[in-house]
Amino acid sequence: MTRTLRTTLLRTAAELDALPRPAGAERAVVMTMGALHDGHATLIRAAREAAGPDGQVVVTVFVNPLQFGEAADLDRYPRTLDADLETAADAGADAVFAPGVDEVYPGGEPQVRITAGPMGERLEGASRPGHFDGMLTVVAKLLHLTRPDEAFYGQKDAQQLALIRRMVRDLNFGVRITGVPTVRDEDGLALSSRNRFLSPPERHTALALPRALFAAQDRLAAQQALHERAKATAPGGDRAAGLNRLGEARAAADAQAVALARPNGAPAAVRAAARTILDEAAARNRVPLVLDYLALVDPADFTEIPDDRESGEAILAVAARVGSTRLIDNIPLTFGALT
Ligand SMILES: Nc1ncnc2c1ncn2[C@@H]1O[C@H](COP(=O)(O)OP(=O)(O)OP(=O)(O)O)[C@@H](O)[C@H]1O
Ligand SMILES: CC(C)(CO)[C@@H](O)C(=O)[O-]
Ligand code: BAL
Repeated sequence: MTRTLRTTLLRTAAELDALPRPAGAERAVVMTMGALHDGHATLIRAAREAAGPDGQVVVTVFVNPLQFGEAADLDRYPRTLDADLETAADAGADAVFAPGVDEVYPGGEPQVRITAGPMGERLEGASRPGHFDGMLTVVAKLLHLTRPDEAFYGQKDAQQLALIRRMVRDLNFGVRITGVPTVRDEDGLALSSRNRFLSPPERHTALALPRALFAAQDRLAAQQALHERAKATAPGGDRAAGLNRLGEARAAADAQAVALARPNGAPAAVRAAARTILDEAAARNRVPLVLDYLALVDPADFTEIPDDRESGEAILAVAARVGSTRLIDNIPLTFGALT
């Protein structure tokens, strides 16, 4: 059966300008580099939901040379426009803007660019110098070209999302930025266009990334539960749980174990839980994992969380090479959630 494509393909800024804006409703934009997967489709569905039936969803597909460091990474980046149009249509996009490089940069590389600032030099910025300046420059251009009311980005690229929020705030872009939680495969691996480069043994190694993040999340939850129990059984503490003597003895032993396990507090324990799994994948796997960074950071500016931090939001972020493929992943964590 032939399927009718409900999505309009726009190749030039002029075609995009000619796209009528929805009357009395909003335009939502999802920016991508193509090779669309279910992570992108989830962003598009979120945009569709937010814009409503009378609103408009525009997906951009553009592999931005400005944000690539290694030429080889740019050259081998997958380009699958026909399939992308179908995925975008199925997820509810009204239009796909897929310009060529000359359309976005008609005068060659732009001389005036956005500078990401200190947050752009940490983690991904340190590993991929210039990446975030290039990313923000094209995001700024695409925001000006598409002029959305709201734009959607994935939390998988957490530092990118934080920088886009920061740029929009610092430079008064007048657009709402919405983050969408990371979509994972059944085995836990975060969906990414670059996953297609992984051989089966490489994929096995890559699974250490989500396993490390979830182990850290479990460690934090266990510590917080023990901390609560220790508080409830402390002399003069909250005894509402009505623990019997055996329970109290166990809680006291647990509390002691926690104190021993976290000489520097919960942040150190969280890092250590993730680190153990990553180190194992580096030492034991047929295809070794080569760790780039593991960092527990403040979501506002991506600075390292100090070891004595007891409460607040954090992001545990990881980047590693598996074979010739570089992967990133992260998980949001809340410290002191139960206290
Ligand atoms: N698994 C995912 N879950 C949620 N959002 C995602 C996921 N993967 C990508 N995105 C988001 O989709 C948008 C476009 O990302 P992009 O086209 O770079 O895809 P990608 O799969 O991250 O590719 P790659 O990792 O190879 O760069 C970004 O906002 C990104 O954060
Ligand atoms: C935001 C973006 C489309 C800019 O090229 C890209 O960095 C991406 O796909 O995440
Ligand atoms: N997904 C973020 C874009 C990049 O890796 O260049």
